[in-house]
Amino acid sequence: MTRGRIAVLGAGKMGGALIAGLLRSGHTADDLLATTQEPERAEELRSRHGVEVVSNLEAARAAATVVLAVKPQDMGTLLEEVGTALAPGALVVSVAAGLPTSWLEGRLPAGTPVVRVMPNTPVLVDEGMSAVSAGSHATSEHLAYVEELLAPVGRVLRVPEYQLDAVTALSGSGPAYFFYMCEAMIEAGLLLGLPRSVAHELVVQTAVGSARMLREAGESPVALREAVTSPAGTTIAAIRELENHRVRAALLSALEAARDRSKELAAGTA
Ligand SMILES: NC(=O)C1=CN([C@@H]2O[C@H](COP(=O)(O)OP(=O)(O)OC[C@H]3O[C@@H](n4cnc5c(N)ncnc54)[C@H](O)[C@@H]3O)[C@@H](O)[C@H]2O)C=CC1
Ligand SMILES: O=C(O)[C@@H]1CCC=N1
Repeated sequence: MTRGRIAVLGAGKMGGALIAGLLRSGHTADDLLATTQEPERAEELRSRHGVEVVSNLEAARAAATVVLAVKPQDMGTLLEEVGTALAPGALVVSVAAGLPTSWLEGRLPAGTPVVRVMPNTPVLVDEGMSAVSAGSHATSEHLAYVEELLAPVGRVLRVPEYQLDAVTALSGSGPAYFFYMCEAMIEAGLLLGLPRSVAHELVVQTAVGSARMLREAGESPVALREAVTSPAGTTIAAIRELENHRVRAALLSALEAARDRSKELAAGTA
């Protein structure tokens, strides 16, 4: 399905990653428009991607699909500015954490189709995980169109909207947890006397290999971990320390906190 121009309002880290992905998947710079409040970012979007950077109003008027990629805290101001300028029939796609489609619909002209997406930064390497939910005026064609836009940059899952706060905690924020763990493992490598470059390479390749096994081996993480854990060996000595330090419980609490923060953003208490 082709729908005309796509405008990304707030083309920062996530919006910029989506623009780069759309260009890799065959959209031309002429198909796209971007907005940002940062002059250096605007220059980067022009020079690196050849994308036209315009005002929010110009972008909203010209686009058939308007992607909202500002921070949740900036969304109210943005919608006050562009809400009434949208082209008739325009589809609105929000990637903002927390904000429900009903919240967005309440600030847009009656009947505006809205699709909410929770992507993650691995869209930059075409390994993103995006979950999508339709607002009350979005049709299955709108959802299919958004899925088609996102498919080249990773996997896409349709979920009921009530699950999106949990999705945000798991896969939206998820890359940060993996990077955090890699950071800590590299530091541990230094503690054990390895040069930083060696520790970095060992950790990165171990992360990539483990991720591929998770996807390709068709086995549960438990089975894969058990296969590494020899009786009275090194791995079990490390696992005991992880359990002593309640790392599993910390992860459960961390993801609950992320889910709760997503709900708070929705309540506008940010
Ligand atoms: N960074 C991530 O990993 C993910 C972010 N998101 C969502 O994406 C959205 C953006 O997050 P980031 O890209 O990390 O933030 P960011 O700060 O990198 O990007 C936001 C951009 O919006 C621009 N902006 C702010 N107000 C504006 C306005 N009124 N008009 C035009 N541009 C405006 C800023 O100049 C900036 O370029 C958030 O709503 C976040 O919840 C969703 C999934 C993952
Ligand atoms: O930290 C955040 O709020 C955003 C949403 C998901 C990932 N980053």
